[in-house]
Order: sequence, then structure tokens, then C-alpha cells
Amino acid sequence: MDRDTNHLSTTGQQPASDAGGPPPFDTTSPDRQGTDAASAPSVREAIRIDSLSRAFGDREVVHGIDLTIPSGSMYGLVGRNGAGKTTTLSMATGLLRPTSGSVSIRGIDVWQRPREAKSLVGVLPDGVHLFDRLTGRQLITYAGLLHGLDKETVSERSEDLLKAMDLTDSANTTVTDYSAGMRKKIALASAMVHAPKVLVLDEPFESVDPVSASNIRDILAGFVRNGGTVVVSSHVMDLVQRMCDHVAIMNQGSILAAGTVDEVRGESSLEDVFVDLVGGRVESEGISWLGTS
Ligand SMILES: Nc1ncnc2c1ncn2[C@@H]1O[C@H](COP(=O)(O)OP(=O)(O)OP(=O)(O)O)[C@@H](O)[C@H]1O
Repeated sequence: MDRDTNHLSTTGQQPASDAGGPPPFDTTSPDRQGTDAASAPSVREAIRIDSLSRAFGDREVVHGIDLTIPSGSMYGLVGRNGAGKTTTLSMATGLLRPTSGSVSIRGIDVWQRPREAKSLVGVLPDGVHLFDRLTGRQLITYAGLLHGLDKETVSERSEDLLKAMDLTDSANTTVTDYSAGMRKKIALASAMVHAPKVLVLDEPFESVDPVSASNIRDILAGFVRNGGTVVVSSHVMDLVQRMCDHVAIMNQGSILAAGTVDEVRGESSLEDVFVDLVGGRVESEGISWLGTS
């Protein structure tokens, strides 16, 4: 499979010679392709990113990317350290203002109608800062009340989420005394309490033990089965290949490939395709002074 062609298709530069069929890694939605006007784009596209860029000072780190996350998908965003995943997800969820371009969540522009857009999305940011003087239960409750839920609903959902995250026994412990994995889980629970339509999770499994990770995967799979959409960033290709139905590979602020996992990986593993596309493997015989007696 021609990776270069794949790259072109994601950047909207599909060559005319490819007109014989749908592009293999087309990031444009059916709506963008002008077919099937019956379904409203706002519902069919969980997230739509158009020409999104972000610079810090005079250094642009996200370069005018286009990406459509279909509703009901489990979408992986993968890339090397510094590729621009967190910057992209922060812009997509209203946490970081883009330098240019636009993002909409279920048809609602994130930066023009932030309140409405944010009510639809639950976010687990990277390196999340929590109000860690609160207990786990208080933190979820606080998140629920901030979203305007009534006390009874918040209370019911808090207990469900604490149980699902295996945190019931630590519900009255202050978050400052939680381990890294427990903090991740309580942050995830807080992101879910308002029953969002879309979950955007930056490295949700980092520091999380394998049993909890399986439980969380089950919760996310159930969420998707019920019509929700999940976007996860991850460095773990195996996990993305097993868990996600769609994936986008990001490198140096651009999307190199995007589509269903099967389309992107073809006959190879996602990890091989990733390394092949992104490059950067270092030929070395090791560090000479390391391990010598
Ligand atoms: N606030 C900031 N000020 C300046 N540069 C920034 C800032 N935030 C991110 N960057 C730069 O933008 C680039 C993309 O960073 P980003 O955190 O989006 O990458 P990432 O793909 O999430 O990386 P990782 O996998 O390591 O978390 C990096 O070069 C980073 O140094």
C-alpha cells in the first residue's frame, strides 16, 4: 500500500488519478463528500476539525489539520512524543484556542458556542490537575454539580462511577493521597458524570493497572455501543489496534494517515505501519559505556 498516497488523501490533496474509488484513508466524512443528505451532519460527525493550526510564539506545532471523527466510533489518535496530539485535543475540546481553523462537536462550533459544545463532551486532559483536597466522591460530585445536574442524580451516578472504577473503598480518601492510576480513574469518572455524547481522553490508560484498564475498556465499549463516541490518544499501538475501530497517525503537527484501523494497517500491524510512516528509528549498537564492567 502506498503510504505517500495515504498521506495525500488525509491532507485533502487527493490526486486526480485516484478518482476511480474512495480514497483509502479519507478523513472527510460522507457529508463532506456530498452524499446522503438524509442524516444531519451534526449527529453523524462527533467531531469535525477544519484547517486547525496552533502556534506557540512563532513556532507552529499543528499545521492546518482536517479530521472527522464519526459518531459512534472508538477513535485512536497516535503519534510520537511532541507530535501535537495534546495540542490538537485541547483545541478540539475548548481548552486551547486555535491560531486558526475551526472545530465543531456534533455540529456545534466549539469556539463560537463553547458552553453548548462543552456540555456534549467529557474530557480527560493530559497531566490533569485535580482539586486534590477533595475526596474522590466529592470530586465527582463537584463535576456533576458544575454541569448542572441535580444532587440526587449526581449522587446516584457518583456511586455507579466509583464502583465501575473500583474506587468505592477509597471514595472518602482525599485525592491527594491517591496513586497516579487512581487519580486517572477519578478524573475519568468526573469526565463521565454528565453523560456526555463524546469522550475525549488523553492517555487514559497511563499508570492504570491491567484489571482497571480492562474495566475501563469495557465501560468505553459499552458507551460506544450505546451511541457514544470515544477519542483516545495513546502511544500503545497494540491497545489502539485492539480497542479502536478508527485511528489517525499524527507526526510533527500533521495527520499522516486516518481511517478505519483495518484500512490504516492493511496487512501489517499498526505498530509496523506507524514506525514505517513516522520513521525515526535509530540505528545503533547501544551505548558503549552502559552495562560494561
Ligand atoms: N504551552 C506550550 N508552549 C510552547 N510549546 C508547547 C506548548 N505546549 C506544547 N508545546 C509544543 O508543541 C509540540 C506538541 O506538543 P503536544 O503536547 O501537543 O504533543 P503530544 O503529541 O501530545 O506529545 P506527548 O505524546 O509527549 O504527550 C511540542 O513540541 C511541544 O513542545
